[in-house]
Amino acid sequence: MSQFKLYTRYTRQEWQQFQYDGPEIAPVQQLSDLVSLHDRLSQRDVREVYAPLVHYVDIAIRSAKKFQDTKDQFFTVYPEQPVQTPAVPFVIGISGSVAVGKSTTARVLHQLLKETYPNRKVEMLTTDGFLYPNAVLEQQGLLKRKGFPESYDMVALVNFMSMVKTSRESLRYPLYSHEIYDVVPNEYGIVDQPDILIVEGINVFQLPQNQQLYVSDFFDLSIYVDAESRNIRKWYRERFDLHMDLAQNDPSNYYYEISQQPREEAHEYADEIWYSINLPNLVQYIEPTRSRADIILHKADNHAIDSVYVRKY
Ligand SMILES: Nc1ncnc2c1ncn2[C@@H]1O[C@H](COP(=O)(O)OP(=O)(O)O)[C@@H](O)[C@H]1O
Ligand SMILES: CC(C)(COP(=O)(O)O)[C@@H](O)C(=O)NCCC(=O)O
Repeated sequence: MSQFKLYTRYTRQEWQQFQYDGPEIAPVQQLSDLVSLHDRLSQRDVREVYAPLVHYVDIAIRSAKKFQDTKDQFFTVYPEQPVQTPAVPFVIGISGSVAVGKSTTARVLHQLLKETYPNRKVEMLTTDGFLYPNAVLEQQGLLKRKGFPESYDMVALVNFMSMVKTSRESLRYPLYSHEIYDVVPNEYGIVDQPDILIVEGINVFQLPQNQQLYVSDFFDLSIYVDAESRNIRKWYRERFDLHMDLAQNDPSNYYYEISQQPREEAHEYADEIWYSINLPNLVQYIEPTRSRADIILHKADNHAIDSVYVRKY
């Protein structure tokens, strides 16, 4: 594919040997706790793929800091009044299809960065909370377009990202719950001046029309999680199963009703949503943003990352 000409592709074997002569990566012993949180994530993935990725993030952070210091020196006219731009969060954007594993990737990276650099404050959020609430989507005939660009309040998201970079205060952002399949009323997450912020969402590399700023303008590093759509469909269905297991005895859960049906029917329903909503969204709006990423993590059918693309230019 021609867009891949912009990237150097590393096989997993090549990628795993990259080590940076800097702070130590968290010892494997500690990582095993992390892996048990995400039972099917292989310890090998953490060691072979995420450890070099954490080092790469560290290089990017140090380079950004050096560039800022050099710019400050450049703009200093009176040495007794040195320009000192305040430190701002280093923002990592993660995108990819619904159910490709963005939030799992974000959680693992979050945990590893926290453990490896205990002096850095690392936070993460998902942009799902910036979806319009179901009531609004319904009113506008957009319920079947959930996840498409028009279903997000992109202005609010861009304003929020701008505040992340410019404000010196803690900021709140809206939360989404898969259990109620809606934005959670009156509940918020907090971003409290982190050193590193991971922002994960299907829409974060998109360029909405009629806006002067894009979400990705605020990213210092961007990662796209990629996989063949037939695999993602399978993972979507598996996650659907998990949602149904959780909902089985909970009538307040969005998936309760479908969880009472035979699994075959539920799978048909999941497939219908996949083919009518999430796959078209992937093909039309998400995948075309892939080449904006600095790094593409490609996953094979068992979730293992088999190659890593790093943007050259
Ligand atoms: N590395 C992984 N190993 C095993 N399962 C994974 C991995 N990454 C994601 N999954 C599973 O795949 C499904 C989709 O992942 P999730 O992180 O929820 O995707 P997204 O945030 O992109 O929608 C979930 O059921 C999750 O448990
Ligand atoms: C809320 C979402 C757009 C978020 O994407 P995700 O975090 O799952 O990648 C998605 O989970 C979703 O609900 N899509 C609409 C179609 C569906 O019910 O799957």
